[in-house]
Amino acid sequence: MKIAVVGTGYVGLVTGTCFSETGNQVVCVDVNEEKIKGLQNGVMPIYEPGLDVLFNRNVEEGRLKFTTSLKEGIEGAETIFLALPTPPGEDGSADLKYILKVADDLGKLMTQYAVIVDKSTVPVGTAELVSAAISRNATVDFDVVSNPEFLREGVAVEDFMKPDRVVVGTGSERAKKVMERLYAPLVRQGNPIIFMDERSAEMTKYAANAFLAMKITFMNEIANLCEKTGANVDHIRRGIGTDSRIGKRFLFAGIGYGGSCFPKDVQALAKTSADYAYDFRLLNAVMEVNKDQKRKLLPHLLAYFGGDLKDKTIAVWGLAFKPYTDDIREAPALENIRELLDLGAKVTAYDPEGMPNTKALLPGVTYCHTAYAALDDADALMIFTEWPQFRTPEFEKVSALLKNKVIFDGRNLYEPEHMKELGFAYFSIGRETVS
Ligand SMILES: NC(=O)c1ccc[n+]([C@@H]2O[C@H](COP(=O)([O-])OP(=O)(O)OC[C@H]3O[C@@H](n4cnc5c(N)ncnc54)[C@H](O)[C@@H]3O)[C@@H](O)[C@H]2O)c1
Ligand SMILES: O=c1ccn([C@@H]2O[C@H](COP(=O)(O)OP(=O)(O)O[C@H]3O[C@H](CO)[C@@H](O)[C@H](O)[C@H]3O)[C@@H](O)[C@H]2O)c(=O)[nH]1
Repeated sequence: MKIAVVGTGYVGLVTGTCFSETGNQVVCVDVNEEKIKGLQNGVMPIYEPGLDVLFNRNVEEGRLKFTTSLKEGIEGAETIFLALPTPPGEDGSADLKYILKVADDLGKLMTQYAVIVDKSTVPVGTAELVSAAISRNATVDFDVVSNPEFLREGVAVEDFMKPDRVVVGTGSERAKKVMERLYAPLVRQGNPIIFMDERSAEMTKYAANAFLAMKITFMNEIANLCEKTGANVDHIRRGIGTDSRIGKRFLFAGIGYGGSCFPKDVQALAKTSADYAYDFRLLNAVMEVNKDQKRKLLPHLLAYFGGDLKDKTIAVWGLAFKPYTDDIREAPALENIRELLDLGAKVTAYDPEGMPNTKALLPGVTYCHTAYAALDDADALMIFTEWPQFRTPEFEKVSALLKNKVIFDGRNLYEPEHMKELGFAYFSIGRETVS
């Protein structure tokens, strides 16, 4: 099948690459000329494990191409995917200007029937708006389908190639057949394609993200209560996660959820609720708790240094919002580093993939080539991302490099008991404090 993917970011590049891997002829379109030039020369704009292998193979075999021209990109395409940004507007609602601009352009440019597939996360009713925008100028038939994407960054290729489910919102039999054909290679193990109406598909995406954000937030609240009561959140997680009704995943307490999706999508769903005069109290609580959770370690750090961080150097391990990505959008590390700098501290930082993006935003930080280099002469270590390499460091080296044997761990990487044995002061989330 000939496919166009409009928007070549995290979702668009993964979508385009994976569909070329299943034999389709794909053209990815983006307005960012530098990005497209790079991709045409084999330069990946993002770090996403495994994507480069698929990318190289499909580019080499001529199934995956890149252009800045929408007209060229959609030529002969049976499906046109929209993988465009939907950032929060000033009032928290998803800003549809990128989607509607492309929809308007498509109406003018389309020369044959195509299924326009919305992969971006968009509020209920967007498929109708996209349809109306295309219709204004279209001279050919088309269908607009909602097909939300559920991939996680860091494991995006695996999530895309083996999705738990594919959700497709459409009332058109013709579009349904096209989508079935396209997704058939990805649902061979019985994972379903779930068809529904467009509005329900759009809402399904927000419901999934809001539910997961709520699940994490619930555990963060339990963790906060554990700290007060002397219980250990790790035990609670195992104790409840083994109940199949609850499930083991997304129960890890920590320094709050971040990333390009949960924060903006919870906010956008709350805005949709408000627009429909529905007070979704649970969502408001999730946002409130997460805001506080991101700053959870700072009071402990301040108290440790007697309320004064001037002339202190704080080493930071982890900048990306999660491991195996270079994405720093809404990463808890950034907010904490800004606060540390405001309080007069110096910051030395290390992240395996997140440093180039962070440098552009926070030039005042000293970026180091290794995790240990960040510790050299620092007064304390703070951890914000659970990169596996941070899990079993050489603690002798850590204590030799740090001025004080103290770790503030936002990802619960170490056992408090072990840290006690090693003589570290250790602050984590929802477990015993070792001081
Ligand atoms: N990142 C994720 O993990 C993820 C997962 C599921 C869903 N989503 C949703 O998918 C959508 C895209 O997210 P993303 O993270 O890939 O965004 P992104 O910012 O990484 O990429 C968007 C791309 O669209 C391009 N673009 C903007 N206007 C354009 C235009 N007129 N024509 C062509 N290209 C244009 C931008 O230059 C950019 O490269 C969002 O709605 C997001 O909520 C994201
Ligand atoms: O038990 C957990 C699991 C995750 N997180 C945090 O939650 C955030 C999001 O993590 P994750 O969901 O793994 O990454 P994303 O790439 O943001 O993926 C989410 O957002 C995407 C964009 O909408 C969806 O497609 C995915 O299904 C959804 O998981 C990160 O800050 C994690 O550190 C926790 O604190 N505890």
